[in-house]
Amino acid sequence: MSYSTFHKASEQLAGITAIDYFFANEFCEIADKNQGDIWFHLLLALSESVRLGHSCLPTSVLANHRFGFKSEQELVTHHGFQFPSEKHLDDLLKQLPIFSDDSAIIYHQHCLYMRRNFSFEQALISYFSEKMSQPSPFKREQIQRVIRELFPDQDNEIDWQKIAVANSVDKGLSIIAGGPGTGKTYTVTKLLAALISLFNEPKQINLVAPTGKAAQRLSESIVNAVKGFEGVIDQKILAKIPTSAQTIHRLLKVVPNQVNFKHGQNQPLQCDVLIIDEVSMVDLALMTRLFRALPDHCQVIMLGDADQLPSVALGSVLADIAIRPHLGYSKENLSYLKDVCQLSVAHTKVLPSMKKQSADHLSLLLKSRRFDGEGAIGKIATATINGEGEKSWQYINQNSCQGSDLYLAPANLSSWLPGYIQEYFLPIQQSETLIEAFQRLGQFRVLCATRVGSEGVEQINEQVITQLKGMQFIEKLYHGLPIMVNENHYGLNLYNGDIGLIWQNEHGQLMAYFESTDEQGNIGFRAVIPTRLPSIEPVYAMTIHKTQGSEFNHVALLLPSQADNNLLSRELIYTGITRAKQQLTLSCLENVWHSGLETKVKRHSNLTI
Ligand SMILES: Nc1ncnc2c1ncn2[C@@H]1O[C@H](COP(=O)(O)OP(=O)(O)OP(=O)(O)O)[C@@H](O)[C@H]1O
Repeated sequence: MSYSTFHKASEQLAGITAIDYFFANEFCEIADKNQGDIWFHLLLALSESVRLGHSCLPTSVLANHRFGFKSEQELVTHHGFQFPSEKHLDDLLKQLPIFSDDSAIIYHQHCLYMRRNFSFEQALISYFSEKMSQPSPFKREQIQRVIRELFPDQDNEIDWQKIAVANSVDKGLSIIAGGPGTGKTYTVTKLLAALISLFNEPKQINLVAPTGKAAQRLSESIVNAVKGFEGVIDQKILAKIPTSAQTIHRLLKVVPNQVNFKHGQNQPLQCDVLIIDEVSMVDLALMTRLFRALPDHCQVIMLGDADQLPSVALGSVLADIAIRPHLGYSKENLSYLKDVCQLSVAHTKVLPSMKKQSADHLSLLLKSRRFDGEGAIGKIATATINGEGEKSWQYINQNSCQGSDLYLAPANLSSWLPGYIQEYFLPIQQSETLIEAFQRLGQFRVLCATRVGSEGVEQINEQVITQLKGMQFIEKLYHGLPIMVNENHYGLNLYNGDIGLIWQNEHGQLMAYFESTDEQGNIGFRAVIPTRLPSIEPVYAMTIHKTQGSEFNHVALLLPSQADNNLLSRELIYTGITRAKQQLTLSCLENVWHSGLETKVKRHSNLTI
């Protein structure tokens, strides 16, 4: 082993933590003495990569790389460790006894894994493959009839929503991916109508999302979509579409103090069709546990935006399986789609096709219904995810106007934040009713990349409270304070990321209220005595990570002032921008914008469909 203490290791290697050092120490004995140094550093790098959310560590990433090297203003602060060639690493790893059944570390397809993550990945690949080989439960003529009923208009342009419904209705597993407002929920509601009219008997359909907020939004969107289809789709079918979504945790049923859920391989769920929304937020372990609990015949439809940030925990399930641009449909699938959608030759030509590789289970929705091609938010979101730094910065500068849909705010927060506090946050506490207060809370949010620092969540929340309540105010809770739950409390059915309001009840007592949706999709409130709450914090500002699955009319996106902040990425900025429905205020320096758009999040994994 190369270093006698963690302190000594951290003097040489930038970015490692004590946990990496102790992990490497624990497993370093496997290697022979001559190769011990390389092995020890491989273990450090593996631990670091898992901390960063990668499922595995490909040796190609480390080969010939100086791991942990850092210099500042041409002065070397950390010398790092030079890894040898890929062949050298491969030879070393092949001779180590790390393939045995009880080994904590695995070497597979030129990648190092921690066993737990390897097992999750392998299990999920096999669940996906089983579902993908499920035969269609319906006859082609039946599907053709239903598609014709649901999509009566013959358009000149290809209708990607129709393709998505036709492509998903006959498959055991399908993924419908698209950016914000591309009609994922609208499409899945039509898909549910198609399935219900195809099934001869009642079926158990479950709707899930990774967070309470995302589940609530899914319920609301399906209720709205169903209302919109009244008079267009048979009322008897519409009445059977479920509108109440729940969290994945709630569906699987949490067992207190255990990592596994009540439902799993031994106690599968009763479920014929499962819709999973906001899949980009679901991590590898949770996705595997969810699939493990599904009965063999269950049809699964996953929805999400693959360009958003990956899950907070390990993996990037959606980005791994929703490859863009589309890899192409197989000949058989193209012929099926042509048949059931009654496509013209011109339409068929537009469909992606591929002789060998096929992504038959994936449908991409490309046209945003929320952001038309001319709107500023849609334009910047597209440019961001394409990494067009210069073009987008020029566009932002030319189109910025205070009060319009796009405003590039000055770096000095005091020149714009107090106005927004007055306009959006003060009225929350002045609201007459709780409903009104929640509506106002949904109008606007400050989104930060970081928690700490002058552009971080903690600082902004403090600034808002000081302006609203005065410098001397020391009460932690007050009437109208928006709060976010920071840890799961299964007994209270509260989850990390849930948002509520502190509100005085009719007896003058301060309570915490959370929105809840009943079986019919109606929104109500449930009250919790503040002393029973798990850890909470004010939520005038929140991190972009935590805001996934939520949207606001107006978002103020606050990026850090340091361009080398390692949280910055185009996925982070894209996720922040697309939380805004109508108005975006951006506070960001030019070099930070460019640096963010140059960095693309890539999580290593071997997950495929
Ligand atoms: N084919 C369509 N015709 C008319 N309106 C549509 C169509 N598709 C979607 N919409 C409308 O566009 C809006 C966005 O659709 P929807 O909520 O389904 O998108 P989404 O992709 O689920 O959005 P989000 O990113 O918020 O999850 C909704 O108001 C919906 O009614």
